[in-house]
Amino acid sequence: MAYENILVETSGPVGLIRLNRPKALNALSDGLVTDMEKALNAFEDDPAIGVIVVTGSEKAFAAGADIKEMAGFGYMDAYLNDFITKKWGRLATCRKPTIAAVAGYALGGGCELAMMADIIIAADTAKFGQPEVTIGTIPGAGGTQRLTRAIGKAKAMEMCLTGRMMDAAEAERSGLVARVVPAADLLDEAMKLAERIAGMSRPVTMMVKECVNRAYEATLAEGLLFERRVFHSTFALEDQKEGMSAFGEKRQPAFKGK
Ligand SMILES: CC(C)(O)CC(=O)SCCNC(=O)CCNC(=O)[C@H](O)C(C)(C)COP(=O)(O)OP(=O)(O)OC[C@H]1O[C@@H](n2cnc3c(N)ncnc32)[C@H](O)[C@@H]1OP(=O)(O)O
Repeated sequence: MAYENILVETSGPVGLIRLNRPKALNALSDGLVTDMEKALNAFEDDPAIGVIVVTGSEKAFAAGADIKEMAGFGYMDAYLNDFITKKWGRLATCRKPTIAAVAGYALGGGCELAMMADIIIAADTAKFGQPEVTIGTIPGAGGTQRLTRAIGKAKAMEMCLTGRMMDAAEAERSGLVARVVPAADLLDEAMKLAERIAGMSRPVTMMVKECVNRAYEATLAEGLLFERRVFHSTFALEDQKEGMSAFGEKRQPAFKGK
């Protein structure tokens, strides 16, 4: 399927979405977000795909929501259309593991989109920020919540109140990104990581993701119980038998995804 605002490809078990509005620094217009939602739905439905990578360009992962598009919105446009949450959240609801490969600007909705992925890998050129306050609004796609959980209140508060950008090194120190790599290697590294995850048992990677995400939502006791129940359920998998047999036989496991 051809899209106007994104490029979509696959490489073995990895689905890749490249945001592609270069003249607007990948500003997240309604068209782009709609395209992304459709591509994510297609990858989620495709049994050949195990991991999804989202990336932008060298200059920008995404410079936020399309300011020109939303500048004239009234309260009712935003409220009645449930502006932001309706389509934007699709990356966060993917059941398959997701990776955001970020180079350049990841601002406002761009930063929020990256934080919806399970893992962020950053190029050394990456710049993260929530500059909404500088244009008279606030983050509306999870910035005040996910950034605070990722880097703590002090830094999140400072960034959201001032619009200050954080460079890649600070983002790594603060726990926002898993790893920083040279810009020229970003996509290769993200794809390698994706392939490594896609080589594991598919249901097990999905279970890991569910359990880690539960840590955000539940008390420790509830989270531990959830983890234990999911752990128990892995003993119903052929992949658990295969993984543990392979360990004993000193060979690589051949997971079947069941
Ligand atoms: C989702 C919510 C609810 O959380 C809300 C948001 O996301 S609000 C948006 C938050 N983002 C921003 O405020 C960043 C806006 N952009 C910038 O500050 C700058 O563009 C920059 C610092 C990222 C880069 O600056 P520079 O290199 O000087 O490039 P520009 O000439 O400014 O930009 C090139 C071109 O792209 C257009 N552009 C950039 N960002 C956006 C955007 N968010 N929406 C719409 N268009 C954007 C910019 O207008 C330029 O276009 P032209 O004027 O050349 O047609």
